[in-house]
Amino acid sequence: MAKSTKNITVLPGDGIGPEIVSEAQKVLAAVAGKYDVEFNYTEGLIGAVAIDATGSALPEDTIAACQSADAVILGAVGDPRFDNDPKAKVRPEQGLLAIRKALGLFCNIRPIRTFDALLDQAPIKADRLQGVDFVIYRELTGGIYFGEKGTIGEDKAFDNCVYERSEIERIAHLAFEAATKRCNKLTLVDKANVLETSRLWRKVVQELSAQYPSVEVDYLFVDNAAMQVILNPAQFDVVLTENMFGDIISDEASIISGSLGMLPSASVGTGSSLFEPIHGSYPQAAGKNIANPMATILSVAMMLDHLDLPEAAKDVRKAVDDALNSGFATIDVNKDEPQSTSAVGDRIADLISAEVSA
Ligand SMILES: NC(=O)c1ccc[n+]([C@@H]2O[C@H](COP(=O)([O-])OP(=O)(O)OC[C@H]3O[C@@H](n4cnc5c(N)ncnc54)[C@H](O)[C@@H]3O)[C@@H](O)[C@H]2O)c1
Ligand SMILES: CC(C)[C@H](C(=O)O)[C@@H](O)C(=O)O
Ligand SMILES: [Mg+2]
Repeated sequence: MAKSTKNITVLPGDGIGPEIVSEAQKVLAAVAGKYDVEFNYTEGLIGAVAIDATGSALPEDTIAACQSADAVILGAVGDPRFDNDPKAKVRPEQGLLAIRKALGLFCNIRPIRTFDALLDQAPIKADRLQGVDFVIYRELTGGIYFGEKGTIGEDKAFDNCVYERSEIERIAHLAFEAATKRCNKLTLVDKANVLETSRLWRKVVQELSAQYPSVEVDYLFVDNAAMQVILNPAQFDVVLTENMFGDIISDEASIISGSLGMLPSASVGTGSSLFEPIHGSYPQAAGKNIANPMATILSVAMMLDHLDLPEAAKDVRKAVDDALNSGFATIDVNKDEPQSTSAVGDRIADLISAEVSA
């Protein structure tokens, strides 16, 4: 049977981005060796590398390559040259926000789970982590990230937070549907005691809940949610929240999994879907072959599900678990016998090809 071809646009980006993305591609090569699929890659520029090469954080040809792809894999963007220059006119992160907007990626899905091999070394007591498995539905193309912003003179600045009903409804439907396929619980995280936008979120979610009678809905203020994520993470099933709260709560939740280097994400919406780790460009590790590639590899597993290759996705997740269980991991999750980024990628690829036993 002829192999089906998936056209993947790859945006390695900055810092550790190229290193972790090439490990994800190594894993995809193992998948292609085992299943009736081949991956055809187009590489694009985004972030600081794009600014250096073209002056823009998201060149037009990158947008076009993403729009025509079956899926997009992104490493990370960001560079200390820009982080430490508050006056910079063009910033790498603008490229990321712009590609999310250009592809209509209004829903960012960030699964939070534990890994058996990492339970004992987490800063949270292992008994609190038993059975933790939830997913954050983060709104990705609205709110304070995309509202009007500016400066007034030298010493005043503003960022407006705006949400429309339609922006809330479309992600809320996806979150409710996810809850019906999971444990039928949805928690809206907001700041409705202070913010008008949060009160709109609460009103819309309350109204929509009538369409999903099996789903139990509860509401948490974000400050309390930040504590509950650490205190009692097993209470969550689907967490629905706006753009900035989702950004913050998900980095916090990485403590549950063991490292920021373990958390994948999928961004979906009206155009091509995009798969990226939730972490950034970790510039301190760039070029050192020490960053954890598992978040990107697990993002690729989400991509395989999206491409209707669920068995391959399962293989990738199992290979990650097997690598962890045999102590084969980078320094963030294995201080005693750390392996390099590329060695971890090799191991996971070999486990998929079944060239090594777990
Ligand atoms: N999606 C993205 O591209 C994205 C996300 C967050 C931050 N950023 C950008 O990245 C740059 C650095 O930001 P930051 O330091 O706040 O966040 P970061 O996520 O890059 O790193 C924070 C810390 O998390 C750990 N970490 C992150 N990724 C890891 C990995 N793969 N393996 C092991 N440990 C890992 C490290 O301890 C690191 O010091 C900034 O320019 C920022 O704007 C980009
Ligand atoms: C780099 C930044 C724009 C981005 C965000 O805040 O969305 C990042 O933190 C993320 O979580 O993907
Ligand atoms: Mg973030």
